[in-house]
Amino acid sequence: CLGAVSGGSLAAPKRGHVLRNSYISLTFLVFSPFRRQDVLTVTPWLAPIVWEGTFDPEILDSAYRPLNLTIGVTAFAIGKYTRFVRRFLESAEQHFMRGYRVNYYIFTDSPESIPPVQLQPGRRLEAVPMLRFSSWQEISMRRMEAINRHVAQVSHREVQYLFCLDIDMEFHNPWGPETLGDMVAAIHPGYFSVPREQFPYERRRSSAAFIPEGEGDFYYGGAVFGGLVSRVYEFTKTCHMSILADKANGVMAAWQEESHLNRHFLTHKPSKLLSPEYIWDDRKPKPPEIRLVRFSTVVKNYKDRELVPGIASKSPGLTGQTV
Ligand SMILES: CC(=O)N[C@H]1[C@@H](OP(=O)(O)OP(=O)(O)OC[C@H]2O[C@@H](n3ccc(=O)[nH]c3=O)[C@H](O)[C@@H]2O)O[C@H](CO)[C@H](O)[C@@H]1O
Ligand SMILES: [Mn+2]
Repeated sequence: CLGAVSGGSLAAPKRGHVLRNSYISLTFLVFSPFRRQDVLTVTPWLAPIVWEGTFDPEILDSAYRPLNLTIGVTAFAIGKYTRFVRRFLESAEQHFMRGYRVNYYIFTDSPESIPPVQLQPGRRLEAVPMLRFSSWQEISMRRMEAINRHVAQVSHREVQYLFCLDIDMEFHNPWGPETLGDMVAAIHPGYFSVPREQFPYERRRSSAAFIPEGEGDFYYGGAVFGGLVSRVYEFTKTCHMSILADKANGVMAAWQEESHLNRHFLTHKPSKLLSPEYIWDDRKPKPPEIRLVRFSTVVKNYKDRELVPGIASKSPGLTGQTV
């Protein structure tokens, strides 16, 4: 979803408060250089939230390099969205899992239009042919089904971890092994500092993505999720089934598969969260908590999307959001 403008909460306790009250906390602050005091760095279920300054890239590299992992990436380029592929791939070659083996799976209705981007050794690009659905909502939602099928048929043999990303995005800074985890979700840049009553969850009971008022941990973005390939398989299967259940009832969730993703993560907590550094939107003012934008939305013309005649709005289920 498009999201609101961020301010700054997810507030951690003030440093002075910690210092006054506990000698142990003081020792920890002195000897733990990789701590952020201004943001939440762990969820109530003890999953880390990855922010710049919370990890040591060298230590992580020394732990993950010897594993000789291959990391998969899925991204969809249907219709006019093929224009985003070059920038996505070129910036990924600069910043995404540098020094690791990477397989890019670009799902597209026109494999011939995928540009021949120069890849570093150990990195591969595969165009996955795909039908073109008539509306952008359908294109967006059908990603769950397509990823699920592709994992079963191909990628479970080729990669250990898989990230599923929007293509209208660009890498600006390193994205490394700090992002690897069993099931990884990203906090939507529009809602990291917003009270949860304002999260744009699906609020209609008739949808399988329904989340009642007073529930929910974070609002996650649909543009970034990933994890162990087996976990991504299970996750995409459940989301696709939930989308089909809505379809059978003639319902479409407020933010399509993003709503179903949020519903799923309510009962199946992700094991790691990425901060909005990993799913930023350059149209938003950058608050001080965002120290390093790593992956961000390319400004696009929404007219490029496949529109169903008569549906002009980004979000049929909600009001007040712009296209
Ligand atoms: C930042 C973020 O969380 N983005 C989410 C958001 O809007 P977005 O505005 O980011 O959605 P979007 O237009 O980028 O569509 C999602 C993705 O579907 C693909 N695509 C879409 C249309 C098309 O004509 N051709 C095509 O290939 C493409 O890979 C694109 O990146 O809400 C969507 C559902 O409403 C998805 O959950 C997006 O992941
Ligand atoms: Mn997008």
